[in-house]
Amino acid sequence: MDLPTLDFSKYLLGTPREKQQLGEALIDSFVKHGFVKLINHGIPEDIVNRYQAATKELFALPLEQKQAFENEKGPKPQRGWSSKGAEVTAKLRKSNIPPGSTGDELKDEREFFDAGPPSDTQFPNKWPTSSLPTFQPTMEECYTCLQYTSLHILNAMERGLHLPANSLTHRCQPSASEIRLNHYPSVSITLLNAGKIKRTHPHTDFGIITLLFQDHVGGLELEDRSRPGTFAPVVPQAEGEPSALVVNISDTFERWSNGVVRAGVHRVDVPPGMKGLESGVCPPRHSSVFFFKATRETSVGPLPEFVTKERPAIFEEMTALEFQRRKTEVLY
Ligand SMILES: O=C(O)CCC(=O)C(=O)O
Ligand SMILES: [Fe+2]
Repeated sequence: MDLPTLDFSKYLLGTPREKQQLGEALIDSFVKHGFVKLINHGIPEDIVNRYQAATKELFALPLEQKQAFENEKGPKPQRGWSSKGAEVTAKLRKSNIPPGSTGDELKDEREFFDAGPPSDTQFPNKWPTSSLPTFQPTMEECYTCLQYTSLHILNAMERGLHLPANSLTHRCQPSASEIRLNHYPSVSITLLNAGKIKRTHPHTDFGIITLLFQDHVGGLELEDRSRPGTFAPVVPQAEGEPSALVVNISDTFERWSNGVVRAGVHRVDVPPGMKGLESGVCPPRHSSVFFFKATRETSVGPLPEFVTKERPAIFEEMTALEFQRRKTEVLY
């Protein structure tokens, strides 16, 4: 399976015709795979490098320092650090759970960190202020940049779907997007092959689209829609190559489009070079993610443009915040 790589500068800097072509190619890849890779994505390399470097620095802090900004579990947007096993991603998909099991034994071998909008007073962020004073300003800068790029991508999707300009982006302000940083510690292949513990079990994300930078280790895999239940690697960039932004469709867009553009199912497994080995140790891996979300009070029910007599609404109406609450509740 070949995941398309598109040159996003054709949208950002292109003629009206190039913008239209890029928008259509984007939707084509999303409909076929739920995923796309973008080069020349418009996020300065310096920001990408600092986003990834800050991710590593954060998880290298001693345990007691991370506990000082730990997420409080509950049906609400996550804020701060979550330890290994704090949430059970596997529970997001019924097909992950063996018959007769609650799914509680299906752990993810990762720790992560979440932050929402810089000015969020409803769900305030938790920062490693004393242990890493430069972290908060770096993340806030990355947040602004990633939100801006996400709005451009959604504008390109509007074109690709022949929807009026800003008909989707106006549902994203004020912002409720979230930064998610992941650290996968080194882990034995035997443990991962045994089946219960994975780096991340198969799931879809909750927002509109997800933007992701992975390091050079690799291991992110997307479901191959031509062979459901099988997965293909999203190969990382080689060291020294300019960054590629991985973008996937998430649950909110699947709901808005009434199932026309489905969310990309993905997981994190052993790195591509280690597939098929029976023993050995996977090196640590980091990823720096952005969940681009709808504004909290907007609906995540199907948009009128996607509901017809032949295709009645297949999802119920609810606010984006209620949807997030329901999804987060499942994780604990
Ligand atoms: O680390 C990755 O490549 C994927 C992470 C992921 O799927 C997530 O954080 O939702
Ligand atoms: Fe994900």
